[in-house]
Amino acid sequence: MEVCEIKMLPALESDGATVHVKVPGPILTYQNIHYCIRESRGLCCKKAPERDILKNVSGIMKTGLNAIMGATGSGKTSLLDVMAGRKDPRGLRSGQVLVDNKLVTSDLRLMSAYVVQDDVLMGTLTVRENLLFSGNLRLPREQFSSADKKKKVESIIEELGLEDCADTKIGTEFIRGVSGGERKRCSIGMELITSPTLLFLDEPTTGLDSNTANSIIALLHRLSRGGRTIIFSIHQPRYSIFRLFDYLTLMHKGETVYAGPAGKAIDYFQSLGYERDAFNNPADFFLDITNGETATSMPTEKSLAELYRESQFCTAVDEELKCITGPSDSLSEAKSKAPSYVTSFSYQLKVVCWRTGLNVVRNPQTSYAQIAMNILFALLIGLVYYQMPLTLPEALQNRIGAFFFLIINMVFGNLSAVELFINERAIFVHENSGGYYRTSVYFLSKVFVDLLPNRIVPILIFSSISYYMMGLNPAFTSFLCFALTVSLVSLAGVSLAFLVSASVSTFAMANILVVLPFVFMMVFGGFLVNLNSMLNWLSWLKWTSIFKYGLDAVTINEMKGLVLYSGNATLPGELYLESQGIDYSVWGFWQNEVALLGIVLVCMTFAYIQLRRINRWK
Ligand SMILES: Nc1ncnc2c1ncn2[C@@H]1O[C@H](COP(=O)(O)OP(=O)(O)OP(=O)(O)O)[C@@H](O)[C@H]1O
Repeated sequence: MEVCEIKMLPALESDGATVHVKVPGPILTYQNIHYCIRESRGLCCKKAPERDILKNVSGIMKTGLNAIMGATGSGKTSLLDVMAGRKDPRGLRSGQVLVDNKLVTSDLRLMSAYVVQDDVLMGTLTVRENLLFSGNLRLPREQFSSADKKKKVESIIEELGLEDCADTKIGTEFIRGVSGGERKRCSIGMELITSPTLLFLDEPTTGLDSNTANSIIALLHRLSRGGRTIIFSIHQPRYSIFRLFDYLTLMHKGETVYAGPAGKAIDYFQSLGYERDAFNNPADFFLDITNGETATSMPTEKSLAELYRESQFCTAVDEELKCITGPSDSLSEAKSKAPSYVTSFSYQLKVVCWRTGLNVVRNPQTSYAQIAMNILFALLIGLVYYQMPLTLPEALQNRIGAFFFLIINMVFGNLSAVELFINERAIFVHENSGGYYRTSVYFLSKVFVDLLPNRIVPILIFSSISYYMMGLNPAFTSFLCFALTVSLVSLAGVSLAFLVSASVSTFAMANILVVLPFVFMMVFGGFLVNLNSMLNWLSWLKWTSIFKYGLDAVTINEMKGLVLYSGNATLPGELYLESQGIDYSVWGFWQNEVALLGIVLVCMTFAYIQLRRINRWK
């Protein structure tokens, strides 16, 4: 193919208007993009046919504001995602995306940024802390000292007009935070930290009132004048927003029906015979045309997409695209998307642990509620089983009942842990695929800063209150063994819940998936049914039961060496253990702890694998 140079001109120069930029931003071109999806129709149905989402679309995005508009379902977001390399490459049947005439590689990706539609910010952190988090992880430490990063954050706060809310928390469902517009500006700031020259935004004004939407687009307009190519999808902008657009791509059913200077779009459609009411908003006018709600005075058999292909605008795009050569193996290149990191593993771990810690401390419903619930439950169990006697039959019945009761609480008390990851799923996917940190860093910070302290500290408080209230074996080592066992039981429950939360994306599904194994384990725990009397082919299930290991360990810890009284007769606790087939040797006790630790490690390993397997494509 003949090679000729692409004109590095700002978008409107050919239009007579001038975009005053000293250094133009990158030029993004996409050629013959054909994208399909295959919708799943359930397990029993045959393979669903493919549906075309983008039908051989081509275009050029230049310095300035490049808006993609169209009715809902027209393919705006899909086009944006294909350009940004965020759409699953398996659906790409043909076409390539080039930036400044080069294939999009990980280096090129570093100069671009993507602002997702639903703001993915840590709600418990302030605007400044969120921006600093992004800066710490995405600016190379060799080039930026801590002071430089702080300076950069301050300049972004100033550039985006966030000074007044810089120290306000973003907000969660429990904390009232910044406004929608400030949230959106903070999301944009998170991406601007790397000074990207190519910025993608998915519907940046959705959910905002018209004045806030106006200020966001005015901000993007200002940023584009600093030499940036800004590409975004947008729904029905008002006129004052529309007139800031430099370049417009109008989509309809996966095809382009107009691509050219935004200022010329009205004239183009009027030249096709569509009459515009003087007070009609241009965006509404275009949508009325594509939806067939405005009739043309020049009826034709041709579709809007065909008319566009015959227009001078399409010819101009084709002419420019002819000058572009790109390697033919763009598809395979696109598939090998490997995020690159600018900071080391240990530094990422430090920064992510800092954020996780702040989030835990500022999230009272997780940390304080856990402690309060455990104190309350310890008092309850302590009062119900207060200073258990050594006389039979209460001595035995109460002890075994108390142990079963507390093990149930330790396991089911962790049902809330399914929220652990589901709540942060969108943030993790965005940050991990955006090159903030490695999956292992997120996983380790979650385990060591959130999961372990949040479960261990309340359990230690629980054990100290309930153990002595119940009047169990007063030896301190026995107390330690008891605390260790209930901690491990709790951790095993929480790891299973974490595994489930890393595997599914909805609470409803997670709740079902976590309750089922818990109930099964409870049945095979040894309290509700005598495990020795069970059918052989079923009895192996007891080896998977957190309840069995927990119950056996606390029972051995208490009954070994205990003397019970029945009238004048005495009964050693070991006799009860033998009758239940519980091995009360030293190893017999510790094998339960080892098994619980094994369950924790296996669940954690699978949870990590699931985190790595999460689909990052849109
Ligand atoms: N991953 C996917 N799985 C299933 N369908 C998809 C997928 N991606 C896109 N689609 C379908 O492709 C069509 C275009 O979707 P897209 O999100 O690009 O439209 P849109 O113009 O951005 O719409 P909206 O304004 O409503 O967001 C829709 O019918 C959508 O359901």
